[in-house]
Amino acid sequence: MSTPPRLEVQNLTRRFDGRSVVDDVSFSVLAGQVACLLGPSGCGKSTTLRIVAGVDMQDSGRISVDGNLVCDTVFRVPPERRAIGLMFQDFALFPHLSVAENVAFGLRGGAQANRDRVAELLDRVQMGNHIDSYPHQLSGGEQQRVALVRALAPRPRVLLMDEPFSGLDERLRDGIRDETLALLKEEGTAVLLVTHEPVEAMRMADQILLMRDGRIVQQGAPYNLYNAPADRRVAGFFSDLNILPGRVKGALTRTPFGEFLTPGMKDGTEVEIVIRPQHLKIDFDRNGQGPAPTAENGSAAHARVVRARYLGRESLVEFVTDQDAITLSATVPGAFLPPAGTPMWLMLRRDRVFVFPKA
Ligand SMILES: Nc1ncnc2c1ncn2[C@@H]1O[C@H](COP(=O)(O)OP(=O)(O)OP(=O)(O)O)[C@@H](O)[C@H]1O
Repeated sequence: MSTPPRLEVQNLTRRFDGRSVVDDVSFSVLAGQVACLLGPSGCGKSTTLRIVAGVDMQDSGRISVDGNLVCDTVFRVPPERRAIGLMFQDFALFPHLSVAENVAFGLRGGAQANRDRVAELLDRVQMGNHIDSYPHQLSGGEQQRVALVRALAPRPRVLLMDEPFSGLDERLRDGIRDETLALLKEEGTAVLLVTHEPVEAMRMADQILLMRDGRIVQQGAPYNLYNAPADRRVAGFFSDLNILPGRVKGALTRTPFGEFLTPGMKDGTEVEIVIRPQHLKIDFDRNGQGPAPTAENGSAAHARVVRARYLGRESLVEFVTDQDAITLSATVPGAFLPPAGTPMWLMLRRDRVFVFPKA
């Protein structure tokens, strides 16, 4: 028999005032995996997390840990007996307890074993020399590390994290995220992390659960969501987009960049042909001549520069096409700042184009 997932959530629904803020949500997380509930503010991420933690109750659906029922609408294991650890945004440490006492707080077991566990974890996050410090003597990043090891100390089967890095200085975040991830992987805990930041989810997650209006609209590895988004809004959640509007005729949609296949879509369907700014190619105009069409890039469209801005690592150049006057942005590595009005040719990487019915 195959091992059940560490955390399994089935058909979870939660209504407030008749409105489903969590709507038939199902997913599972394996031991040692990090799953990120990702979505805009108010989409139901925290409510989902609170139900898994046991501090809120669902209207329907069930939650299991290692194949054992933790709660449905009749049966309910109390929060403290779920072997589920919590690390929330304002990871409040107990101000009157030392670092070691904070980390040992949730530990049962023998005094020596507890001391060993506390020391091992604090060493692991380079906080061994702060063992007798008090929270007010620590920086934000140091407090965050103590909060993390406090949550991990009792070896929870599942760790729930709600925007755990949001209070930290931007420059500290990447390092602390990577450190946290390494420790979580070592401990083999299943992690459910809530975030509204796509970059954080891409960096941390084995699996992203993308939520919108209480539902999971797409779940999978970061690579799959980025490269095979379910709809235009999923694609747009991860980066800026260029959109070419069009209408299907004979399974094709005509654009200034030639025709795109739109199989299975009825004549007259309005579509959006979507491409990220980094997948737009630029070529110079040679007396009105542009590059020849290729299978990789299709036909080139003539356009003029509207404005160009230098962003440090790259430049962002905005164009408007001659045909249909479509505004498009391209990112170009380094400094590329052609003056407004410069004629140029644009091409789209055909393998990077998504075609969606108009939302
Ligand atoms: N106790 C409650 N009573 C009524 N409505 C609630 C309650 N808790 C949450 N909601 C509503 O449910 C919706 C989802 O809230 P939730 O906190 O789960 O969203 P979220 O995705 O975590 O957003 P954020 O990132 O802003 O925390 C929101 O519209 C919120 O106002």
